[in-house]
Amino acid sequence: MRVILNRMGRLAWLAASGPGAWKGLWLFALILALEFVGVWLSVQMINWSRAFYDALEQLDAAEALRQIGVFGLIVAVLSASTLSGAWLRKWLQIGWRQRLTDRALTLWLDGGAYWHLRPGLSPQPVENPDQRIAQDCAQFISYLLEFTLDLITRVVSLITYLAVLWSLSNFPLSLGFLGIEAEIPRYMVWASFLYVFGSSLITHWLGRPIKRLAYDQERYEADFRHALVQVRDGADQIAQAGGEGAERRRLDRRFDSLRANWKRLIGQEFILGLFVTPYYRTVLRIPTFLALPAYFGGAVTLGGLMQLASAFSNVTTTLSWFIFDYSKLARFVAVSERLEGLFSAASAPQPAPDVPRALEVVSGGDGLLRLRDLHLYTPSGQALDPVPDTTIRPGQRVWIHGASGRGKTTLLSALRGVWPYGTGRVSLPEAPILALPQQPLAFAEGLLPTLTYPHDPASFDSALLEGILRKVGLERRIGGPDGPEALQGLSMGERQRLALARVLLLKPAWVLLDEATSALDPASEARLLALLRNDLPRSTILCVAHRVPAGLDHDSELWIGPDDERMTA
Ligand SMILES: Nc1ncnc2c1ncn2[C@@H]1O[C@H](COP(=O)(O)OP(=O)(O)OP(=O)(O)O)[C@@H](O)[C@H]1O
Repeated sequence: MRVILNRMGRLAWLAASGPGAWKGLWLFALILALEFVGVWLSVQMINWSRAFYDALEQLDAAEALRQIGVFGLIVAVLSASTLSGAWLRKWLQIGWRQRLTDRALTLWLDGGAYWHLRPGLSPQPVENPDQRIAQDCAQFISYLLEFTLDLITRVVSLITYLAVLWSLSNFPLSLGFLGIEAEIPRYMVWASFLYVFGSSLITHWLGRPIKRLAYDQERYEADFRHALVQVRDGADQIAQAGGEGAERRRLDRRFDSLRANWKRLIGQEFILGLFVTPYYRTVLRIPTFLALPAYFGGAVTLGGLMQLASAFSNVTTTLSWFIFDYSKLARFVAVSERLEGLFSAASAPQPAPDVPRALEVVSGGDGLLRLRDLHLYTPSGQALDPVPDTTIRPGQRVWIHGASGRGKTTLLSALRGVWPYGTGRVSLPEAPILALPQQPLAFAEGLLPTLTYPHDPASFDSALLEGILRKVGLERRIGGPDGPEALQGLSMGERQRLALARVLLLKPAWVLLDEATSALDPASEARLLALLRNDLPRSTILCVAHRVPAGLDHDSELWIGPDDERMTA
């Protein structure tokens, strides 16, 4: 229990603290005040019950009419405070959600967690981070507001209603009829506590499995959605391979898991409902039955009985909050657990145990790139081929080659400072580096945003951008409306042209190309690499390629792999 509360507290702090936090807290206080107005009006309603029913009992039509007017007034003020409270709550909800999402995104992107916490790379990958950031942040804030406001209001209401019930139930229950000579003073108050305490225990016992099932349900939903996104992204490969049947089986399997868990969840909620639903129905009637001895004994009038019933049912429904909202509480706990999982994994990504992590990557110094005693490992601890000690000077053009799977891409990741597994030392120059990975960027917002990524296209002269697109042979794509659809249908070679255009535009001092021309015909490859060499004469280019990169005119080579393999390559 303490763990759960600590976790919720930490997340709530993330959402509510920070610059301008006082605005949110003021809003929270205002909403709370409106809730208290609601409680006060409910007490007025209890008093109104007595006045109205007494007027009816005494056949006092004028007073009854006046009480109808009072009723209208109470309802009007109650509606106004409820409505404005709900409206302000939604304002606060989006404000706190924005802060929490902002913190999650900062950790996820700036901290590099999106890279480190991928399945296969980390022993504790975060599944479905997209769902956690988009959906769980929203749900957490919604539940947080609902439950904290409810809890505070209910504690205050409970004290208020208890005071009313205490003052009204000033008659004892005589147990004489059971053969015991004893009286229980103010038995209505004790009865309400006993009644709710017993019921809460039963609720918790019946509803305990819901939390785990709710957690799993979120996961299965996200897995299903993710598989659908993969179908959209891999449309070409699926269509070429005639993979519709396989995709359908995969989607069906995921949906089956989702449905099986859903069945377990609703089964458990049904079992809980077997108790909670009749409880909900009886909780409002029981007080009338319990107060009947006092009514028949002449201790209270009919108006008093109704007032008492009203106070008792207010006390019990307030106390029963836990019972009525058990299912939702279980979901709140599950959402907090998922979100905390994301935050703790992203703030301290756990590396694979037993895999060397003594890679020293330093930048600065004399502008040279030096690799010393470099041994890289896969995340499962397999040693890759050692990287020969090398020094690369600014302006050099290096061809990096070796058989497939030897570790060329991993070496480039280590040079970017993101590969954690290995030993040895990498000294990097303090200069802008641009790396083009094997898969060209394809998810930016359009043609120009991809060309200028990660910069804003508006910060470049449009004639310059057009000129570069022409240079790399993408003139046919110029002129149409830009947007994600402008990237549709680009062939792999065209995507690689677009990526090389980015290098021409940004002119970094160091360029890392990972098979960045593999989809181009030899003539285009030679032309584009020559363009790169001419337009960026002082840039250092490290080019991973299986065949001699035509047009690069490299001045040195780096072979990754055993020497005997090189002889036969
Ligand atoms: N995230 C990972 N999880 C497990 N193994 C990995 C991971 N990343 C790389 N490896 C393994 O490390 C080895 C080197 O991979 P890398 O991509 O660096 O090879 P490469 O030389 O670039 O190959 P290619 O020429 O085919 O692109 C491979 O055996 C690969 O399977």
